[in-house]
Amino acid sequence: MREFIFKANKTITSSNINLKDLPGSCGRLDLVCRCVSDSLFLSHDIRRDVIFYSILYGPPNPPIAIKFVGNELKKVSPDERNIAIFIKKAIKKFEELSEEEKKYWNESTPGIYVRRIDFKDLVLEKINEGKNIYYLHKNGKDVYEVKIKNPVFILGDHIGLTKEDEEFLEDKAIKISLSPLELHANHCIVIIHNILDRLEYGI
Ligand SMILES: C[S@@+](CC[C@H](N)C(=O)[O-])C[C@H]1O[C@@H](n2cnc3c(N)ncnc32)[C@H](O)[C@@H]1O
Repeated sequence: MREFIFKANKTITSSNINLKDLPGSCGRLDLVCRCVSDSLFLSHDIRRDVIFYSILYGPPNPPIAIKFVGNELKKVSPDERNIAIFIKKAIKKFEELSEEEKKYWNESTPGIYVRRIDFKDLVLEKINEGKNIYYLHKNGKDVYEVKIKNPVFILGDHIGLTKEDEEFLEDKAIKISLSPLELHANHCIVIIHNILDRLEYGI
C-alpha cells in the first residue's frame, strides 16, 4: 500500500467552489486535483494500492481532510475539473454532518471520505497503524539511499509545510529528496510511483 498526505494550506473549505477558478478563489484546488490524479490514475486504470489524503486549511472552516481510496473509487476520472466536482460533493457532505459525525470518516461518493482531522493527528494515526512516514523535501536524504517500506509520503503545496509542521515531523519522519531541484508536488508523486513500480517489478 502507498499512501500520500498533501497539506493544502490555502485550499477552500466550503462547497462554494467555482469550478472555473480552481487556482484563484478556490485557493490552489488545482494542485490538490493534480495530486489526486497523479497518485491514483494509470492510463485506463486506477492504482488500487493507493490511499491519498489532502488536508485543506483554507477559509472558511479548516481543517477538512479528504481521503481517496484507490480500490473503492468509482466514476472519478483523472481530469482536474472532474476531481474538483467530487471534492465539492465531499465538502457539501461534510457541511451536512453533525459536529460528532465530523470526527469520523464519512463516505460522500464511492471511495471518497471526509472528516475533521488536522495534519498532525493524521500523521500520528498513521504511525499508530504501523506506517513509516517519509517527508518529501528537496534537502532530504537521497531517495536511493533510503529503504522505503510501508510508506506514507508527506508533501507540501506551493507554500510548503510550516516550520511548526517540520519540527513536529523531525523525530517521526525520514526526510527524503528526489532531486536537487524544487519540484511540483504532483511530479514528486509520479517519481515516487516510478521508483516503487520499478522495485516491485524487479527492474
Ligand atoms: C512546489 S514544492 C514547495 C515549495 C515551497 N516553496 C517550499 O519551500 O517548500 C511542493 C512540495 O513538493 C515536494 N518537493 C519539491 N521538490 C522536491 C524534491 N526535490 N525532493 C522531494 N520533494 C520535493 C515537497 O514536499 C514540497 O513541499
